[in-house]
Amino acid sequence: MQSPVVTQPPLLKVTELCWSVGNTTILQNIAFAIKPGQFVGLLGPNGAGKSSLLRCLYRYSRPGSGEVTFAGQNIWQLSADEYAKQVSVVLQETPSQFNLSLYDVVSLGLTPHKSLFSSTTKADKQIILQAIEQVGLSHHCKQSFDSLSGGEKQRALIARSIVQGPKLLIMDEPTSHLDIKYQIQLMELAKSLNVTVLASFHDLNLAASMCDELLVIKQGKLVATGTPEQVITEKMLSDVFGVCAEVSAHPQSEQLKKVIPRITYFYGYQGGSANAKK
Ligand SMILES: Nc1ncnc2c1ncn2[C@@H]1O[C@H](COP(=O)(O)OP(=O)(O)OP(=O)(O)O)[C@@H](O)[C@H]1O
Repeated sequence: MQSPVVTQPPLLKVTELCWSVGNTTILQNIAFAIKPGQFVGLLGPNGAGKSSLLRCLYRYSRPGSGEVTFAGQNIWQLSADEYAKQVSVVLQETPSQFNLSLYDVVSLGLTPHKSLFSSTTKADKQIILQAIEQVGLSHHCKQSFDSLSGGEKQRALIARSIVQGPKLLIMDEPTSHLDIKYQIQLMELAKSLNVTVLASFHDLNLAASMCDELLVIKQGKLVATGTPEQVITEKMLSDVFGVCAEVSAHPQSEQLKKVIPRITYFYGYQGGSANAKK
């Protein structure tokens, strides 16, 4: 007997989301769903609306219309603490942490789980130190957060997310200030956490190699969704990003048993026509 196909309910579902500032529409009818365990990349040119969309998902901005549900519940019906226990956010710009040490910043991940006057237990300390070790920053524990390098700061924020123990990790261009080694390391670290991840990227090759699914937005509209192989095409790169490029298979595709698109950009072509190089 054939077993029935069980479709996994989405962890995050966005339905017909619109968001405007005054009379200007920034996001238009955005709809997608993310299943538990997926690593999803959000792509789009400058000003396309990536940060605006992510802000609607981590409850910083309230959509003008449409709905965002997390595990079936409208996110605006959950308390801020309830949502923070389940969804963690890492942003590209880190506001000053007013001389808090790295340890203190990572310990803030416990805040949604604690009542106002409860103190940090031995078990909590263990969790914090373990997370700091996991991101390779044990020897910086007492250093002030503000004095860490950009890459160390981003890793510290991932440690804070580990402590928070979210089901969903939202990252808005977390690698934008990092050198290539740290970019790869940070994304591999996020992947190793086994939580659902939604991250915006500017490096399309990095997104293609890390993500299970990609979402592409252009001028506030979702214009492509699917696996990297489905989404990263010469036509999409030309239509959405205005660049001329060739897409081939990454040499590790065979070894990793999945097609990882690899983009080679061509220079000196205005308008990004996919045929310009031919
Ligand atoms: N609070 C706001 N007030 C006015 N305009 C805004 C506001 N927030 C976003 N915008 C506009 O919305 C558009 C999308 O911005 P957003 O920051 O979401 O884009 P993005 O895709 O993240 O861009 P980038 O890749 O450059 O970071 C931009 O034109 C921006 O100027």
